[in-house]
Amino acid sequence: MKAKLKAYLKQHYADSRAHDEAQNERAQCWRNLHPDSAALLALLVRAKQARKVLEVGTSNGYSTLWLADAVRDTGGSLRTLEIDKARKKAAKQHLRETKLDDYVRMEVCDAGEFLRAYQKYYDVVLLDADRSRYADYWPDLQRILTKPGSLLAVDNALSHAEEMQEFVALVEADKNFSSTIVDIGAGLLLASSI
Ligand SMILES: C[S@@+](CC[C@H](N)C(=O)[O-])C[C@H]1O[C@@H](n2cnc3c(N)ncnc32)[C@H](O)[C@@H]1O
Repeated sequence: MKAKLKAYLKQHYADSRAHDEAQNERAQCWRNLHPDSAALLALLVRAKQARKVLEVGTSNGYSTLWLADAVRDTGGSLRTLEIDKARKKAAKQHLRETKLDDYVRMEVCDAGEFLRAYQKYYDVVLLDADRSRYADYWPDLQRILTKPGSLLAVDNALSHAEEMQEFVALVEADKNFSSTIVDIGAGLLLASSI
């Protein structure tokens, strides 16, 4: 990663943290992925040479920037889903400022509806949105990640272990996936199709 982008990401994360700490309502927070988790994901995208990457939960685009930089290197592209139009706008601004917007297709939509309708595949999917819906997403994720070696990453596996319990159990019970929870940031569930 170029030093200029590294510095931009550092400032982006610091600004978001300051913003979040000043909010009374959780829904107003940006809730960015931890930098260590974002760095690991970007590394995995590069290691896999993943070309088709999907992010569920754009917020103000912190993880989006990391993933966009990685797909620029692999010759791929990133699609990112966000239910809140204003958040997409904030993320778009960051993508423009870092000249990463050419690598990203942004959509304002409900992730559940998108996943249900999507009939192709992704190499890597990051889930970082509404945890209460993840178990419902699983049948669609199984189909979308059907190619062997496809990777699913889900944030908050440790910070919100109870909320994630049902979803983690579904993934762990699936013989077509190999999974582990990595103690990094808020805890990343990683699952790879076999
Ligand atoms: C934890 S934040 C994502 C943080 C982002 N990945 C980052 O690192 O900057 C979760 C985001 O998911 C969005 N979201 C929640 N439910 C959603 C849904 N059903 N479909 C799409 N986006 C959703 C929220 O509006 C919020 O911006």
